Amino acid sequence: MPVKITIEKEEKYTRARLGKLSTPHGEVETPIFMPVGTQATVKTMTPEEVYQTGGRLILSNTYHLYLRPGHELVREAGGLHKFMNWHGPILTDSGGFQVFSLGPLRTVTEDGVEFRSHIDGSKHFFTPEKVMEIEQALGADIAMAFDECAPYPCEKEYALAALERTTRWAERCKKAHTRKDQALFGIIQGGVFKDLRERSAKELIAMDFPGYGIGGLSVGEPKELMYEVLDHLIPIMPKDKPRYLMGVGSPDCLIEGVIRGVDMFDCVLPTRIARNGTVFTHKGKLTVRNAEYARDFRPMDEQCDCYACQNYSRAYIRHLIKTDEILGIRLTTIHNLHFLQHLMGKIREAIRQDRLLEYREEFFSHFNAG
Ligand SMILES: CNc1nc2c(CC[C@H]3O[C@H](OC)[C@H](OC)[C@@H](OC)[C@@H]3OC)c3nc(N)[nH]c(=O)c3cc2[nH]1
Repeated sequence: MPVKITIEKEEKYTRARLGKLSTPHGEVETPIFMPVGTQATVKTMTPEEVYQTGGRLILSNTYHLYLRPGHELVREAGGLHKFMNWHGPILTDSGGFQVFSLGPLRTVTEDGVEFRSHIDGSKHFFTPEKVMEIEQALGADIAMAFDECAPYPCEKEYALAALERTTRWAERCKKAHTRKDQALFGIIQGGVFKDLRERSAKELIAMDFPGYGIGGLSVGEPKELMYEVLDHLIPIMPKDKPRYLMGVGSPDCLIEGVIRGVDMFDCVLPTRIARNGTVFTHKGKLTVRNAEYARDFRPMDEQCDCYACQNYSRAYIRHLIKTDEILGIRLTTIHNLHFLQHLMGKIREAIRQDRLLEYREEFFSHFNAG
């Protein structure tokens, strides 16, 4: 069993749980936020800096790495860990989301998805078997199954068809996945329809995957609707398997997701908004590139002990970003990753003390999620 979660404690008043996720590249604490390293790098960060901010398990992207530099090249390099010099656990998404979010550039059939590369328009065909070949060549510790992520909103019939195809493709992924030092996670679909979510969960749980992605959320639906789906879905998921809410999220969604029993999260948000000069602070978001900070010599967040906040002012970071100096987005990225990892540390501490609901109140008393 290459990947296994051990639940250390269930929070008294919520579905939150404290766990340890063991993988071939080490053990990590859950609940966990996983920084996204789409093209085998967490943008602008060295692996040491990702680790320094508290990153322990990072993501990479099958679709992108298949197109460039190619999964065979990564295999020849000795696999992703060696190639990118990250020696902790890695998870790769199957590309299901990418090829479905390519819109008109793709054609879906029962066998797989034909799509055109967003780089040069060349034609490609992803089948469950092909995706398993790619993910096994990349060599992450956790590989996600090839699924069909239904858009939001969509007709119930569409969500049903996507769920049924996802289940059939999950069977094919399981058959094609032979790498023993890599865990294959199934991905639950079903859109925002409770009965479809139940059906997808039951069918995939019957296949006994070592862990489950909760897909098809954070695709534009209202946050309250996402929480409702989780309230219905989590109780029917096995307690001894990790639950990974894909593509989530912002600080408020991380807290609400943990309260509902989610163990693993990933989101491009912290690194993406950092490159636009926006950072999380304990009061909410702050766009440090704005003119109002030109002479503001305070740190981005006065309560933050990250490298950026300990050594640089808003005025300086604004200057760097305005002049396209690369150090600027490196500092905002360091801060945002540190902010989310620090938040996850406070959440894990609150679970230990059975005071997660109090922590939520404290956090939102000063954080404006707007
Ligand atoms: C934002 N809301 C969001 N993201 C969903 C991702 C992709 C996560 C993916 O999102 C970026 O790809 C686009 C990241 O690359 C930029 C990937 O990091 C490697 C990341 O892989 C886990 C989903 N992936 C699959 N396979 N199935 C899903 O149903 C799904 C749902 C998501 N909702």
